[in-house]
Amino acid sequence: MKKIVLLRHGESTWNQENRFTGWTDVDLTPTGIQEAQSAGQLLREHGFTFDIAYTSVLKRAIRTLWIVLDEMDQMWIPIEHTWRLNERHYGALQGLNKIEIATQYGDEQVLIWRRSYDVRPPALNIDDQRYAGADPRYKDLARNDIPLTECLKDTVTRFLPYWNTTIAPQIQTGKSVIIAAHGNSLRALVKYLDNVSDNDILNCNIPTGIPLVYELDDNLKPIRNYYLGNPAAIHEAMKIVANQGKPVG
Ligand SMILES: O=C(O)[C@@H](CO)OP(=O)(O)O
Repeated sequence: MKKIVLLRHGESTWNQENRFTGWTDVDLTPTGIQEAQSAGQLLREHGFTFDIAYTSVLKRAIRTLWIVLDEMDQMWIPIEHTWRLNERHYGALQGLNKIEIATQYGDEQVLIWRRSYDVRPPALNIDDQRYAGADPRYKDLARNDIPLTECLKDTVTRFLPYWNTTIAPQIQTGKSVIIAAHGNSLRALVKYLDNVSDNDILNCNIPTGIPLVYELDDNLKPIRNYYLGNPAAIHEAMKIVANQGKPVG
């Protein structure tokens, strides 16, 4: 049996401000730092060790991983960064407040933009300053790979080649792997691993900073998965993510 750990970054400044984030490179809040520390402590207490780590090129995931590995005294392991683990690109919604957008367009439309499988949010214009084309971290990408917007299906399409060619072979050779990434890039992986239907993925909300363990058979088919930590707190954390697009009260 093989075990991998998926970890969404701790709370970011734009999670706190309730803004659509996507490829915007915002950092962790003090709460996010604490969440990452707790995740590292939990992993250590449960006896996890890792041979290799994968993360995105966005600092909220990278810093979460550093903090976790620091707590585990495993900062020395190799870390591979890939844009393919970046958050799903939120197009022209990036930077906007989720409640304001819900007030303007309605809860249902926001739920579709946030959680549907194949509906893209409105696209950026190529001359928009939020477009990632001029960012040096993406200089080796083909122009077509730099998104103007993405639905979850697009995120699955750009992530899966990396899973198949890079991460899965490492797991197959017996390496113990942690993937520190984002709410929607991890939903892409969960959808693939568990073969979740396009409809059911709508209800999948991954909380910040809580390790999600997958036990896999030799063909990397999931046997079971579970979050580490207190079940009531985990349930509450998922509800917070689900309700981010809804007006309070
Ligand atoms: O804004 C984002 O990029 C994501 C993750 O923070 O949000 P949501 O949960 O709305 O998909």
